[in-house]
Amino acid sequence: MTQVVGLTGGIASGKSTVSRLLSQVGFPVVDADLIVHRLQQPGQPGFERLVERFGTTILDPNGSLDRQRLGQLAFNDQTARKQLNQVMQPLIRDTIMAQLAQLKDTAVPAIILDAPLLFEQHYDEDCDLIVVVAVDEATQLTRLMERDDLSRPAAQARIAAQLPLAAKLARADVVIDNNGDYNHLRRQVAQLVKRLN
Ligand SMILES: CC(C)(COP(=O)(O)OP(=O)(O)OC[C@H]1O[C@@H](n2cnc3c(N)ncnc32)[C@H](O)[C@@H]1O)[C@@H](O)C(=O)NCCC(=O)NCCS
Ligand SMILES: Nc1ncnc2c1ncn2[C@@H]1O[C@H](COP(=O)(O)OP(=O)(O)OP(=O)(O)O)[C@@H](O)[C@H]1O
Repeated sequence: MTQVVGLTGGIASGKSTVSRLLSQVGFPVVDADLIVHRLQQPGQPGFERLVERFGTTILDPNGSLDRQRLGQLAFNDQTARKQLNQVMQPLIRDTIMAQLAQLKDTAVPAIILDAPLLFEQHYDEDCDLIVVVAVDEATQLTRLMERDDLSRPAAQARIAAQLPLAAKLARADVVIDNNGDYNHLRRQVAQLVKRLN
């Protein structure tokens, strides 16, 4: 039977890095962030519904979604974030479920579901194994500020918009510690691969 492996963790914890390593050894990945980005392209349903809800101020001069602007709104105002989730989550859920169903028809031992809001949006209920990538808050903050070129308060606001790491760890079957270097991470992913095969 194909296992669905939920992969989650805080923002900039290293989920994409882990899912890339798993994809390289052949596991198919359902990537929630990628699904979101596709749904938010002009003409796609996410784009249309976001403009209906938030107006054209969330668009850039080319008429594309201004992700930075929407991010500023959503990560600094709980009501705006709720509205964003209300608009996007049903579309994200449908796409995730369709991709999982399609992949379950293939003979792979495991599918990776890489979803930052795995617990918040209850995708864990559809998973057979939960993997949480963990980093200390100081490391998370540094990596997030560097990767997304964010100020400290902006990065802190993004971290605060998610379930605390302790709550995620309490519900994990496997914890990957990503406080070390890439080799440390790769060794742990290799252990996980052994378990999944
Ligand atoms: C707010 C948006 C426009 C910011 O875009 P941006 O390109 O800056 O970030 P990106 O989409 O790459 O997301 C980066 C990370 O932010 C965090 N994040 C994204 N959305 C949310 C949210 N609604 N609540 C908490 N954290 C979130 C995640 O850790 C994610 O990996 C975008 O993230 C968005 O539309 N989010 C809503 C969709 C959603 O719920 N995504 C999670 C799927 S499980
Ligand atoms: N072990 C590591 N050592 C140093 N940098 C790392 C390590 N693991 C990940 N990074 C870096 O930290 C940043 C965050 O990693 P990544 O993008 O994989 O996180 P994520 O959990 O997928 O983030 P998001 O929630 O935003 O999707 C990236 O710039 C990545 O290159």
